[in-house]
Amino acid sequence: MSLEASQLNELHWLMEMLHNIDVGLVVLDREYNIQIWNGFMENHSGLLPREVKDKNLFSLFEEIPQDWFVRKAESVFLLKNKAFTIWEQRPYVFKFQNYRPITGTADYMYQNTTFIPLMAANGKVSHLCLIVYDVTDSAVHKKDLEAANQELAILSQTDGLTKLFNRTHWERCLEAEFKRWTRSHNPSCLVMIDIDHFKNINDSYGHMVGDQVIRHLADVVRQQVRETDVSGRYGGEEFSILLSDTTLENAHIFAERMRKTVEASVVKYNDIDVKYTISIGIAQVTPGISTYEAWIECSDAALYQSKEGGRNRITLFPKQ
Ligand SMILES: Nc1nc2c(ncn2[C@@H]2O[C@H](COP(=O)(O)OP(=O)(O)OP(=O)(O)O)[C@@H](O)[C@H]2O)c(=O)[nH]1
Repeated sequence: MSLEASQLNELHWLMEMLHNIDVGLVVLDREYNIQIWNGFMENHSGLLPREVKDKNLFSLFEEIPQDWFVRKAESVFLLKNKAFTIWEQRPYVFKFQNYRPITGTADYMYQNTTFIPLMAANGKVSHLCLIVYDVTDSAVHKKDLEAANQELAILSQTDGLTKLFNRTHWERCLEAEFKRWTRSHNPSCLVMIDIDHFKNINDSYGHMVGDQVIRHLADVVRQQVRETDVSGRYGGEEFSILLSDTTLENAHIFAERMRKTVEASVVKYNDIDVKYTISIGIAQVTPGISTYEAWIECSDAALYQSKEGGRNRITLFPKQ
């Protein structure tokens, strides 16, 4: 075999390999007309190389935002530098269906694309090569991981029984609110709620019924609070609500509505009907309170007075 023939062979093999490689290869001329279109592009677009040859990229693929693409490509032509676009910035350049069985959750193929300047013999960049990588697997896994992390973050802040904030997260919110208050001094109130004689409910009807009562109170709290209020399950049958930008007088109105709602409710569990009441302590933060823990102590003390005073009542701090 002559040298020329073997070189031709190598060239032929190279072309064959490029045609069959598992990444997309596209060559565009200065007018964005397609010159080369390999097997990957053919398989995913359903268009043969001869069908796209000399056709304008933007008329064939209307989903490609022309302004964006041209801006990127022109800098490659002019500066003779490579450019990239990754799926996090733009999920894909070519809107190809995703056929992968493992990552079947994605409708379209996620792509990373590299723009490479192709220099002619005269040193001018007259053509541009696009290399399109299918990154659907890693994109879907990354998105799944992010969603799982987000779910975990929510779970770590939430009480399982009531779906209100758990104590740790609620206290973190309270600490932030206390810091905010030290700057703004807007009125802010802390409401502590405890179910009366809850032990009796557990002892008389069992823990399942007790849990149902706790869930009921959580629902009442959810119905009554505003979006900006922060409610949590502070302990077993103790709930805490932070009412920011709320005066003691308004917090009292809010708590009284809640107390009455509970008093009028019947919790049903199978054929058991349970009535219950709640005691409430409310503390408005004042300059005498130097830490958020001290604020909790004030509302706890007010709650204790409601218990001592006969239950099913509200005590305010400072006294009115
Ligand atoms: N069912 C159920 N019971 C709980 C849960 N957490 C705490 N408890 C119970 O709540 C009861 C609280 O009782 P106490 O602190 O003695 O208070 P109480 O009976 O509510 O009486 P007062 O608060 O003084 O009105 C205890 O029996 C705990 O076992 C829970 O998640 N589910």
